[in-house]
Amino acid sequence: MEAAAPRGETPATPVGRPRLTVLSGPSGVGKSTVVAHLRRAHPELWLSVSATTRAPRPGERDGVQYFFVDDAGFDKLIANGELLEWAEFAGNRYGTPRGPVLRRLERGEPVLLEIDLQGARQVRAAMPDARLVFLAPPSWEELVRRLTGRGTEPPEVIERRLAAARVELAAEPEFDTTLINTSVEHVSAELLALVSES
Ligand SMILES: Nc1nc2c(ncn2[C@@H]2O[C@H](COP(=O)(O)OP(=O)(O)O)[C@@H](O)[C@H]2O)c(=O)[nH]1
Ligand SMILES: Nc1ncnc2c1ncn2[C@@H]1O[C@H](COP(=O)(O)OP(=O)(O)O)[C@@H](O)[C@H]1O
Repeated sequence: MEAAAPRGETPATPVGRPRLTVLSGPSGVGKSTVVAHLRRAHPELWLSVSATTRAPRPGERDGVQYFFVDDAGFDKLIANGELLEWAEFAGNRYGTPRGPVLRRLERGEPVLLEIDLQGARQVRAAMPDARLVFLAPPSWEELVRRLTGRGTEPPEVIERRLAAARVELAAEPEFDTTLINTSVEHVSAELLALVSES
């Protein structure tokens, strides 16, 4: 259900038009896992590939999980106005290339972004039609277990991400919808319904 438009205003999105869906949530909650599961079942669903200054993790490929750029390359993307939004997260910069997102929306195709809280806020400000979805962990303990269990970050990076996670969890009320990632299958199906729905 959509909230009714405030009195005197028309709804921002005409019925039937696909729009932008933003998936956010604390590091380690399972955003990448859920999106990967969804895209295995629905390869036609397009996910924006962000640019980042973070180093690739083992198995990550340039242009697939991210476009991996150095600091100068990221500065250039900002200077040229090529990013729809960008943010610094746990010591690295991440941004959404603007062109591919706008082209798909213009063609009437749904767009999914998996970005952090600061990015979600920028998208909300720039594109009020966007639907903001918060992926929440079943509990704080489970979030710590997942982030630690993934084994991709050293302890000091995990600490930084957990500090950021406390801030992100407090921002949940800003989002349109919350999905609790207890089961990857369930939450992927719920996300698919939101992305496909106008
Ligand atoms: N603002 C913004 N955040 C992003 C973007 N791409 C990824 N992120 C977020 O950056 C954070 C760190 O991502 P990453 O280093 O891949 O770690 P992980 O999410 O813990 O696997 C996550 O919250 C991502 O959602 C982007 O283009 N813009
Ligand atoms: N529903 C779930 N139940 C149990 N473990 C999960 C679930 N979703 C994700 N995980 C695990 O949690 C860890 C973090 O998931 P990941 O997708 O990398 O998180 P994020 O992209 O939000 O940082 C991974 O080891 C992943 O396998």
